[in-house]
Amino acid sequence: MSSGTNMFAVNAQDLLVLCLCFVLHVGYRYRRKRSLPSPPGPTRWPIAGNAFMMPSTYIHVFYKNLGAKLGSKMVYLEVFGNPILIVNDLETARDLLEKCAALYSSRRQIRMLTEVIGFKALFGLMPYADEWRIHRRMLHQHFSETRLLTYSFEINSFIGGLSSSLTYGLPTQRKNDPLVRFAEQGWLVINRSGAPGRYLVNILAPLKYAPGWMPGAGFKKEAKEMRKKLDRLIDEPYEATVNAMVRYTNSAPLLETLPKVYASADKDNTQAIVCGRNFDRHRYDPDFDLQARTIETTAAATMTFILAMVIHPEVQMRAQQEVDSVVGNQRLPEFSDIPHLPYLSAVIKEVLRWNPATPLGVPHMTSGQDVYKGYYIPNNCTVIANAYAMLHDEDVFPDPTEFRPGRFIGEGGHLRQDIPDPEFVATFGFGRRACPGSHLARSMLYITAASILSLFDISSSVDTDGKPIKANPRFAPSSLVSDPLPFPCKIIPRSGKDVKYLMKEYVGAELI
Ligand code: HEM
Repeated sequence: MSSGTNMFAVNAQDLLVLCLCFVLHVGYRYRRKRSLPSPPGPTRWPIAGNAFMMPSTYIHVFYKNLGAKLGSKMVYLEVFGNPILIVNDLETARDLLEKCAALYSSRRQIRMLTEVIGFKALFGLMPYADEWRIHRRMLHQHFSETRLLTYSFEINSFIGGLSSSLTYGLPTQRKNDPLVRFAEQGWLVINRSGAPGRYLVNILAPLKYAPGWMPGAGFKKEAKEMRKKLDRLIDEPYEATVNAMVRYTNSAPLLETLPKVYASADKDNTQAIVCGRNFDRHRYDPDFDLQARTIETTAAATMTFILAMVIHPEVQMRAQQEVDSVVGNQRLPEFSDIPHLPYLSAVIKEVLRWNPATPLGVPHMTSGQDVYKGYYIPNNCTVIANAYAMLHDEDVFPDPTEFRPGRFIGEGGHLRQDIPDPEFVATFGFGRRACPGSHLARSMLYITAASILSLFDISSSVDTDGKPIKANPRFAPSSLVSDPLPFPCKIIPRSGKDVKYLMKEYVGAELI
């Protein structure tokens, strides 16, 4: 009896200490929070915070203007209790996302996608933990600068497909390829499930428990449809790839290296070690993630290049002259030509700056609280590096909405070293989550642009009276990727070039 009382006394003491700790902890957090201000931000409503002021289109422009209005490069917002920090300048982005990477490298989960649809397989959205680290190491090996040369065949076939499609408006074989279709459609589902303001469940967690029949829970039915679509889209190319691996045992695509990696990451997945193929495809599909990214982002940058050439024939002519002087008429551009093409380099930098393919990057999330320049930054805070604002900073890039490659050229025609270079800054993100495909993307962009300039003339379409139709630069209003909206243009093989021969000989594409 007495020992029972003692035990109770001990437990009560423990409980008291625990309560005290909790109160102190909460008190400390609140004290710290109260004593340190949040970064500047607009006035917040109770509960909803800043939810009602968020636009659904051109949100990167809104964030940039909001920062200018508040006179701050950092903007702090809250949406239904979720903290969001917008970073509009390079210095802050580097201080937080690079120098304090251990704290700023996680990702917020899209609840509609991961918890309602049940799709947790996207590498780019994985939390900052061991599983992400293992994949990241593997991606680095696969897409390192030194391995780029081994991709020249794939890049050539990409140029072949693009060029014949551009010239003849024909759907190329790749366009009907189930793998490409899969990546495009899957990306649409993800874009939709994460679109700001589209699904309330992304903001209000308890909604995920709402029964499907409840008014307002229509998103559950949608989620079922989306899941079915994703399952089908994953199964088809997965099976095709596994079959191909079985047939061509010499090939070593990225998929093949995964089972072993999983085995070391996940003890339950031991089946993967044994048969080497039968791994759980719904955990992570690298092919999907990478294809979707490659297609969407690189295509946006390539189309921005073509748009710029339509609007600025003088830039096109100068770049063509440079490419011709280095490459000549008898072959197509190669990787080794790139260092000898400084004007083309300025054009590519301006393409990436003028319309950053992912204007808001992919948001990071803090995995602990922090204090920066006297401001309190909470745990689980979404941190958005606004690449658009950084690359449209009037102090660094005057008249930022103008397409002017000359801004990157200094005295003696050399590339300037004194301004941020969009090939290496902001465009591909920051810190440990920065884009692992940036070397590949830049190389593809260079070779594609040089090849198009070498083979084709790009100009405005003409109306029935033969007058040029002006192409207006307009970009997708509400998507993660800033695609140029359709614009009229004419692309014809250049006179004085044996385009058929060059395409066949160097790209392996048969032009009819
Ligand atoms: C012009 C083309 C591209 C642009 C502008 C671009 C941009 C970006 C950006 C801004 C991020 C987020 C970085 C951050 O969180 O700080 C990212 C992540 C990522 N990109 Fe790219 N990207 C491009 C092409 C590619 C290509 C070709 C691949 C595949 C080979 C790729 C694979 C990825 C992956 C896997 C991630 C997620 C990384 C992680 O979360 O750890 N990207 N990209």
